[in-house]
Amino acid sequence: MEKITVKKSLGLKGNIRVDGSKNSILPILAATLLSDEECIIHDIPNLQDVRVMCKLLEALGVKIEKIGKGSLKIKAETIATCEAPYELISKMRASFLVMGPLLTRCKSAKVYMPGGCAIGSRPIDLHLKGFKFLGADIKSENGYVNAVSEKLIGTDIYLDFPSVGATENIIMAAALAEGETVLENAAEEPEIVDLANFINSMGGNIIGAGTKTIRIKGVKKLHKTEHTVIPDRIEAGTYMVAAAATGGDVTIENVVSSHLQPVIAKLREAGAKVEEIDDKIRVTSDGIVKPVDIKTLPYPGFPTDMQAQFMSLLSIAEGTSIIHETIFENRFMHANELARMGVNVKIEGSSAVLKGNSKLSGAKVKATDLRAGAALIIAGLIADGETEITEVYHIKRGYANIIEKLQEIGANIAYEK
Ligand SMILES: CC(=O)N[C@H]1[C@@H](OP(=O)(O)OP(=O)(O)OC[C@H]2O[C@@H](n3ccc(=O)[nH]c3=O)[C@H](O)[C@@H]2O)O[C@H](CO)[C@@H](O)[C@@H]1O
Ligand SMILES: C=C(OP(=O)(O)O)C(=O)O
Repeated sequence: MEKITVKKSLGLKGNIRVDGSKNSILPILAATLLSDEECIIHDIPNLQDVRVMCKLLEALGVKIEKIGKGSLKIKAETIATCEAPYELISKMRASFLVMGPLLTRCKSAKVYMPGGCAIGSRPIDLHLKGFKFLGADIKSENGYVNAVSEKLIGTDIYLDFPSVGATENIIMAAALAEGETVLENAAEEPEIVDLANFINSMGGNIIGAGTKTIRIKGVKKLHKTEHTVIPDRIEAGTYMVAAAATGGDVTIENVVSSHLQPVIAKLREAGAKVEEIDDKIRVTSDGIVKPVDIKTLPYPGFPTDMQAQFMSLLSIAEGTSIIHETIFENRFMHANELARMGVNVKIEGSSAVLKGNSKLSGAKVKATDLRAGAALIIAGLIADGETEITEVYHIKRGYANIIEKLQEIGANIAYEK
């Protein structure tokens, strides 16, 4: 059985380079459907999710060619089918992001409903509300969402919650619509800005990405482009937490520190020294962790995708920390696994209470989702003995070469098939 084994590895030391952002490349890959011309994209992380999205694009008739390490040439000259198959959509939620581009380019789209996952039910009502406002006729039957529209027409859309995926899907649908769409209460994540920059580099007209109000003026056609994906702030944050938890001295390269302000602030509160040096962040720590309270929020608040990793760190804090999860209703699955390793954690509704001062010991645990897997690796680095993590396919979704990167800075970690 595939597994990752981790042994106690205090004092991680060295440099780690972060790859391009998973949550940027996935919508950007979907956005290549908007043009019949060639898109060259660089710094694409070597991840399972990226492979699934590429397979999905190919199933729709898109030509993809590898043109070097981390670079792809993608051309959606013709779209063979506007139906996104169950087998691929069901593998990854983000594949629903092809709906907006397909609808606007092909006038119709049939995409399998992505359904929930380990962290919550994750409905798509806000995506569909946006498409409806733009003029699409939406029907849900046999597990599929069927959307048809002869012409999408720009309009004002208010999102009840600043959903990242809905913001992205609506931006893409509106990019080729007639007239202007004003999206209010939009998500402000850096990945939204990257997507808007990508579309604008193809001749799109999107302003305000990164703020709550995004204005998308539809254009008739989008042309070829070349784009480099922004660095993955969650991958960076994960290694920063690993450095702090192990009392290490690690410099993370290829980061945009402004994307990481809540993570930097919370690490400093927890007692780590964090230096921002151009496109690098150096984290040093003496291994003494102060208790910290955390509340996950939409960007620029503390990211839910960093919550699990902080749970491992705060388990050894000198006192009680409270983590309040406000984005997903079921994102504490890692708490049970961490408890097997000796973490003193109690879940009370949407909060996790960590007593701190836990004495961690290695155990057999399961990665219940991507960031839960990262949290277990961090816990394994500070636990006595050996930790054995299974269901590692979750980790492969979002961390390229995590074993090699951690080994480079002194971690005793291995992958076994
Ligand atoms: C591929 C990608 O970029 N994934 C990220 C994206 O996921 P994703 O785009 O799925 O996250 P959303 O921002 O859409 O979801 C946030 C909350 O809104 C709810 N919601 C969302 C859409 C909708 O139509 N209706 C609705 O109720 C969700 O159930 C969830 O509770 O943002 C999340 C929140 O930062 C991150 O954790 C994920 O890593
Ligand atoms: C929840 C995540 O991803 P996804 O939205 O792709 O499930 C994540 O990256 O932590």
